[in-house]
Order: sequence, then C-alpha cells, then structure tokens
Amino acid sequence: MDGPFALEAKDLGKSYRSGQWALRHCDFTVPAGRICGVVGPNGAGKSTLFGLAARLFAPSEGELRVLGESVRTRATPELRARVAHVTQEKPLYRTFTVADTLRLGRELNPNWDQQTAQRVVELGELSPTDRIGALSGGQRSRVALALTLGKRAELLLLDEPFADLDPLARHELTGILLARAAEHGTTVLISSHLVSELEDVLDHVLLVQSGGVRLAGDLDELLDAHRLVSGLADAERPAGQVVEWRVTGRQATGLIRTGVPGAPAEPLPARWEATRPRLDELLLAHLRNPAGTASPTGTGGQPEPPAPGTESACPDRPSTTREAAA
Ligand SMILES: Nc1ncnc2c1ncn2[C@@H]1O[C@H](COP(=O)(O)OP(=O)(O)OP(=O)(O)O)[C@@H](O)[C@H]1O
Repeated sequence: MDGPFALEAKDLGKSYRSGQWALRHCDFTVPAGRICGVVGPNGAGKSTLFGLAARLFAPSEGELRVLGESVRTRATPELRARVAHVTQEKPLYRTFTVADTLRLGRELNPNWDQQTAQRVVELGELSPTDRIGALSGGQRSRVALALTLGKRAELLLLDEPFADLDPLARHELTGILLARAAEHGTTVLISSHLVSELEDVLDHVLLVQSGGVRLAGDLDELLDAHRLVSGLADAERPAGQVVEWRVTGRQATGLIRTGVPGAPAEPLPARWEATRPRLDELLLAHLRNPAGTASPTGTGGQPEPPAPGTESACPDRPSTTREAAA
C-alpha cells in the first residue's frame, strides 16, 4: 500500500545498554489514519517501538519515520505537538489536582481541546479538586487519556491505555477515542493484551514477537488471507502455508495462510471445512508457532504442509499433534 504513512520502519533495531536487542530487522508501515493494534507477548518490544516513535530514544540501527520525519531529526516543539504518547506508567504529578493537570495540558499544548479533556474526566466522575496522588490506578489512567486526547495530536501512541480500567470505562473511552480519530483523521497505535476486545476497534495490526514484526497489515486483508480448517487427518490437505496444525485422533484442525491478502483462496479439497479466523485466533496461532513461515509483510509462499504425526511441541497438550512449517 502506498503512503502517506504515519510510520515507516526500515531494518529498524534498538538495543539497550545491556547489549540486548529489544527490536531488530523490523520493516513495516502503518498508513496514516489507521487504528493500529500493536500486539505481542510480554517483552516482545512493543513499548520500545512506542518509545522510538515518541523519540524518547534513537534507533540503534535502521530507520523509523514518523509522520514523514525521521526520528533521528531533532524534536522541535512543532514535531512534539504532532505526537501524543501514553506510557504504561502514565506519569502524572501526584500533588497536582485534576484541574491543575488539565491546566498544564492547556498551557503546554497549542492545539489544546479543553472540551474533550474535560468530558473524559467528568465521565469518570472525577472532581477538578481531586488530587492525582489520591486517585485509583484506573482513575489516573483516565486523566492520562484526557491529557492525550486534549493534545489533539496527529498520532496517538497508547501503550496499554486501558490496562487498569473497568470494562465500562474501556468501552466508553474507546468510543470517544474512535470518534475523535474518525473526526480528525488521527492515527492511533494502541498496544493491548485484551485482543478479543480490539477486533471491532482496529483496522490494522502489527504483531511483534521476540523483537521482530511477525505480521503487519490491514486487519481485514490479514483475516481474509487465513482460514481455520478442519477435516480428517488422512485426507488431502488444503493448499496454503501452514501456520498451525493439530491432529487429535482422526481429526485435524489448523490455521492456513491461503495466499496473498485480498486474493481469492483456492477451493478446498472435499471433506474439509473452513472458516475465517477471528483476530484472537489468528494472533494466537501465530504466537504459538514462532518458527512459522508467515512473512512479516502479509504475503508468503505456499510450501507443502508438514507430514502429520509429529510429536506435540506444546507441553500442555500431550495428546495433540502440532506442527509449524519450518
Ligand atoms: N530500559 C531498558 N533497559 C534494558 N532492557 C530493556 C529496557 N526496556 C526494555 N528492555 C528489554 O527490551 C525487551 C523489550 O521490552 P519492551 O518493554 O519493549 O516489551 P513489551 O512488548 O512492551 O512488553 P510488555 O508487554 O511486558 O509491556 C525486553 O527484553 C526488555 O527486557
């Protein structure tokens, strides 16, 4: 897909002082105006990616362009105003009141949207005189989101923004976020472990695993390019790249990448059933099979599926056979 891109990474890598690479050889793009989920296990490199995009630190190798500008260029106040970042820690001044905090937001941000910021705190029934230090974790998250939305930035980097919010608050704040993003064409990168809650929210996905980008692309195209299949284990298998394969008794099930996203899938052999996976099914199958062949950009070859009968590599499923194409 052509630009404009909100993010463009080429061979991006970041190592910390310990020498450990948190991200390495990452190539991906996120088109402007997308709501992009950044998902992956603990320690995968998601927060590091947000930190690079927010210019908290520089890449150790490769390049990352944010809203068309290299993150290696000096961060001017204008560039800073275009990006809002909520870190997992959501740092706020504990001695400030809610009103002080919003006032600071207004003074620091030329495009400040007081109405939206105030609405976010009022919906949480926070009083302007409440001290930040006396708020619960979820209430502090709400104030941090109020500051972020009030900034009216072009790119929102939200690292686990809803982690300590109750389901009602998550639902309500997601609604405000989406409405604001749709109205202003804002690009949103949002990391979360609550994948099933995100399916209706996202239109783009980055799956980060072990410091690499495992999958990246338009959500519908990625889902269209995969099929959950089930059939008899000894029958001719459907064509496609095997992401995950399980045999239980005579029954086989698996996740298969059927081809180029958007291209019609090949017809199934007789006696196989196929369904489009949900987002959580797609991601979990890829995550459970880190040696899988899925290419990071959303296309891939179609090697022969592996032969059935391989011993399970999954310690919690001893009676199940599971294979990932190498
Ligand atoms: N300041 C740091 N110094 C050294 N290593 C770090 C630092 N921050 C992160 N790392 C390492 O970089 C890797 C990626 O960490 P990161 O915080 O980006 O993961 P994450 O995907 O955000 O994880 P989580 O889902 O747990 O928040 C981890 O191995 C982590 O130990």
